[in-house]
Amino acid sequence: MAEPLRIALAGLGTVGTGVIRLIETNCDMIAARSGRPIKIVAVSARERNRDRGVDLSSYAWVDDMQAMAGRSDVDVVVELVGGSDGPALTLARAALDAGKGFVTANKAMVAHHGLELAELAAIKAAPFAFEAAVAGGIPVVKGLREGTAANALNRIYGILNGTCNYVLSEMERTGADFDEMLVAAQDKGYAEADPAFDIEGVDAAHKLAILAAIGFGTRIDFEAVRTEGITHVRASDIAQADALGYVVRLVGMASLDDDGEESRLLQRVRPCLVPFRHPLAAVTGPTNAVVAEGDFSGRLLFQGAGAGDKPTASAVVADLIEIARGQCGAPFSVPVTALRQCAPADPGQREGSDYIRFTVADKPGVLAEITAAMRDAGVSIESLIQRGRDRDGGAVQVAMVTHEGPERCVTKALALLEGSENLAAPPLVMPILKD
Ligand SMILES: NC(=O)c1ccc[n+]([C@@H]2O[C@H](COP(=O)([O-])OP(=O)(O)OC[C@H]3O[C@@H](n4cnc5c(N)ncnc54)[C@H](O)[C@@H]3O)[C@@H](O)[C@H]2O)c1
Ligand SMILES: N[C@@H](CCO)C(=O)O
Ligand code: NA
Repeated sequence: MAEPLRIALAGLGTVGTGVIRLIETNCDMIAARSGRPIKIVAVSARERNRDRGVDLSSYAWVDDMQAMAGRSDVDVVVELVGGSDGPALTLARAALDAGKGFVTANKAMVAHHGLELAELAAIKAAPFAFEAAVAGGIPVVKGLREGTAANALNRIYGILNGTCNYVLSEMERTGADFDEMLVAAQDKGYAEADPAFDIEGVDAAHKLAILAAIGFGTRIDFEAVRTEGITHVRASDIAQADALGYVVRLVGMASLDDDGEESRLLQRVRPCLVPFRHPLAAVTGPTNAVVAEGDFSGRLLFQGAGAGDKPTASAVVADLIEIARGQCGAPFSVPVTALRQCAPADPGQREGSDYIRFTVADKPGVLAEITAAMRDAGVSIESLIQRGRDRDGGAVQVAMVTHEGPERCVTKALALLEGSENLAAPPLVMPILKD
């Protein structure tokens, strides 16, 4: 059998220990499929003597993980530390600069610096792969890059954060509050080191920016992702959505709008109402799902575990197998220098229906004020429900669903209501996902 692919592993937390367990458990099968063994030679993390439930005695311990990039006995550096900048980025640059392969699960770093790293990898002819960075164990990077390579895609969207999906679907199942369910998601190891990245939608935005680049052949533009998290979603919104035939999911969506002259890219992450009949409505717990619509393939659904040690390790080792086979090509669907720069699209042009929840003072004239703002902004109301007094000190909750129309009209209506003394809290708008 050929010489082993020798790897150095930086970071021995949830994913790092998962990778060790997977390589040890399936070593013979991996060697047979790769045509050569995959051998861990060196490991590094913050604390050497911590009990991680894996035996590290056959690997060299490296105190300063940056030293991995310079080791002559290492072919590929695997970074499972995290953080968009800092030591992870220093290691990525050093490893690629030294001509070594580089594999990472770090979507924050790829979203911010993926283009720079891909350019460096191309110059050095070094493999660079990040399947685990998007939707954990789901092979969606490979699926879009290779499986849909012959298609023009018009939309890519999905559930990209396991923590948020767990929190929302558990709120739906139990009727419990947001805070309680977030603690449960953290306990299960789904959340990022800083859970604000999950619940504010930033983690999903990182993944969406990467997916859009792969699917559309555009340059990664994380800064242009319009991002809204789930912290304002109440148990009462979920109950209201249920009564109307929807579930609430945090959806990341990217689409290419073409006005005939130029293409513009719309990238958004926000809580949406998903019709019961839509496949994303059945996605519960930490599961992720990505829908890609190709002009020849039609609608494709990729679904599976988006977080957790085993599924994420599965994606990391799949990248290593690709490298061991000598098949790791460019990380995007086109060479990095051929990715197109696309200006952001105007979200106001979106045509659709929205769920809008107001928290208002319980007194005469309030509904008249809201509906007048809708009329003046050109928003047509399909249904409106007022429920009894809410938790907000005597305020009531008014939820409405609008008829399809341009989003800029809803934005204008809310601007007309801004500062109204009748509003006890900022309104929450959630778009209704179209089939
Ligand atoms: N946990 C998941 O389900 C999951 C899924 C997909 C992607 N990821 C990504 O994988 C990466 C790792 O995530 P995790 O959940 O395993 O994290 P973790 O916090 O469990 O582990 C991080 C590891 O890195 C080490 N580390 C951190 N800072 C370091 C430093 N400055 N120097 C040396 N070592 C350092 C820690 O000691 C620890 O061993 C992150 O980029 C994360 O976004 C995680
Ligand atoms: N914190 C992430 C881990 C996987 O990227 C999630 O909840 O989906
Ligand atoms: Na993946």
